[in-house]
Amino acid sequence: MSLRVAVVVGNPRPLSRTRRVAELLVEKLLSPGSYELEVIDLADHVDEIFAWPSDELAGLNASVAESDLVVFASPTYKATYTGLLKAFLDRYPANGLAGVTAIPVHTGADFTHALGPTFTLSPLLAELGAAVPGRGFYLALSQLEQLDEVVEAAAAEYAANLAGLAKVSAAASAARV
Ligand SMILES: Cc1cc2nc3c(=O)[nH]c(=O)nc-3n(C[C@H](O)[C@H](O)[C@H](O)COP(=O)(O)O)c2cc1C
Repeated sequence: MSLRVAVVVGNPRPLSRTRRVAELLVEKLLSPGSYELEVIDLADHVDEIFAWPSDELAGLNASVAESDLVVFASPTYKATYTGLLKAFLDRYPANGLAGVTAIPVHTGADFTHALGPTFTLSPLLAELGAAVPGRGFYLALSQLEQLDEVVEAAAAEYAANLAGLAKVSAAASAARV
């Protein structure tokens, strides 16, 4: 069965470098053909982001919640993720991302806010019930020239973390038979 994967990009500018980084992380982490990818560029949905109710946003929220793996990516704005991404995540009820494995990704001008995805976005994803397999991934714009190597290293780290979790998961499932 194919893995259901989503990339959610919280950049008010469409087709951003942040989006490319998130898509590349998925490409590096998973083997081709093993997954179906949906990319949600929230820049395409700003008109509806504060509309309530909104069938458009409800559909996006549901689709993300039904995914197996989601990369949530944002440029760093004022030391944290964007208000656009927060507005999207605020639309979930408690535990709205239960069952989702979530990877937080920030890009930023330099390394000043490198802990941002780990210290700001990761706790929000955990609060929504998602499982976050390790530290958040941060890419400073100065690393764009080494994008391939940097993202490859991050993907290798997530793959190792996920393999460790899979062992624990198998044992925990066996205990419940
Ligand atoms: C409103 C605003 C606030 C920003 N605040 C920060 C910041 O606090 N720290 C930082 O490293 N970069 C900051 N930046 C720079 C962006 O994070 C950086 O340019 C981003 O990685 C660009 O991503 P993009 O090319 O996908 O738009 C800010 C940019 C904007 C427009």
